[in-house]
Amino acid sequence: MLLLAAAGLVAFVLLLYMVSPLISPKPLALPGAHVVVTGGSSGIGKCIAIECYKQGAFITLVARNEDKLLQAKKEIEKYSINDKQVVLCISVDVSQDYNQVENVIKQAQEKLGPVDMLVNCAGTSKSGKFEELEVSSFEKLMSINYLGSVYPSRAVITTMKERRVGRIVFVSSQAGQLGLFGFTAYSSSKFAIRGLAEALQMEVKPYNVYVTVAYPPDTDTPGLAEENKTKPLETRLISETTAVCKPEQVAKQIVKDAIESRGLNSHQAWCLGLRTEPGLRPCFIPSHGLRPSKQGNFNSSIGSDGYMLSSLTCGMAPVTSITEGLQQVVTMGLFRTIALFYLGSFDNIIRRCMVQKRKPEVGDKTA
Ligand SMILES: NC(=O)C1=CN([C@@H]2O[C@H](COP(=O)(O)OP(=O)(O)OC[C@H]3O[C@@H](n4cnc5c(N)ncnc54)[C@H](OP(=O)(O)O)[C@@H]3O)[C@@H](O)[C@H]2O)C=CC1
Ligand SMILES: CCCCCCCCCCCCCCCC(=O)[C@@H](N)CO
Repeated sequence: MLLLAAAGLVAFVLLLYMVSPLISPKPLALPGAHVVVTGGSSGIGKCIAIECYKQGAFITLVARNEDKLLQAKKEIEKYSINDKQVVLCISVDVSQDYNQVENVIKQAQEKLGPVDMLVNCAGTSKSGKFEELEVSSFEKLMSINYLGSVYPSRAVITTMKERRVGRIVFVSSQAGQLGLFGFTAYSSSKFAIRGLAEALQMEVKPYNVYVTVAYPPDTDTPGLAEENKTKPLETRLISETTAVCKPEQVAKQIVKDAIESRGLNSHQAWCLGLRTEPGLRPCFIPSHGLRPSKQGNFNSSIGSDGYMLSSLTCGMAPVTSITEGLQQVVTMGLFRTIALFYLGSFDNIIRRCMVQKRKPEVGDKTA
């Protein structure tokens, strides 16, 4: 009986894969949408703004430094696809005063209309051993990375719920899926984002508002260059497990996951005898079965390690499509096995670094 069920499951998974995407799915339309990107003046945030602008969106960039904002605005405007598009710059610290954040969001809504998508990308990092990090670093990372995502989201959510339209994207990190040497302050601030996102998604889903959490690996940005200045050797060696990504590539994936689900495509749906509408993809919604859905993905990851990490750490995260759910069920044991080897290799790196550092001391004593 069990064997039969397993064989059935495998056959079903194979079926889903075999009916390959012959007709590519149409993503939700960004043209004319108002997209607010915090941290939009640099790195991943700037690339997300460019990606949305290229697809016809109106952009509000939020960051502190005005020169960097203006510089980014000029760069983004090069990609306009029509002469109505606007890039608005707002200088504010997203982590300090909620009322201030709410006011600037109001200003942006007055100029460019209600926010259709908010991307919380403002963030910073600081690595170092637990006892060597300043206590203030813990406060700073928590306030920028966590509260800096709470405030803008809190400022847009009511209108999104009223309009029954909206996407909120949170940018966590692979270091928000596993705790790593040197990231006691950073990892915890990025884990916090996931808790926020899961709880919020459960609240706003009935209002047709969808949440996406992105977990990028090391990405080549000014932020990473800054972080590398103080990175402990152990953290650097462990991080090298995954390749450094280009911010353009990371941004593309995040925008794609935020607007378009990885549910069944129209060909797969046709094979199962389901009707589809343009831009709507049938997704498995546990309480409703298979039905058309235009939601994005809750999870956004990049590369094979990103995929494995997300599958392995899915926990009680909402599931977006039947394919995603089945993949998680089937791969969990295998990925945990692979993870055990990674964990062993991380312990080895840390032990080797410790031995290396001890060597001169031993020499001193014998001399
Ligand atoms: N690069 C990487 O390797 C990875 C990055 N991430 C995350 O992605 C996000 C972007 O990273 P990255 O592109 O590297 O960062 P950058 O340092 O290149 O850019 C950070 C952006 O956030 C803005 N910002 C920082 N603090 C505040 C604040 N208090 N209020 C408003 N804006 C602020 C900055 O502008 P200004 O300073 O002018 O305010 C800038 O626009 C971060 O959340 C980061 O943790 C996740 C995984 C990997
Ligand atoms: C099946 C299990 C697979 C396990 C793969 C594990 C890979 C771990 C590598 C972690 C790299 C951490 C990147 C953090 C990037 C970041 O957020 C900062 N650079 C921000 O500046």
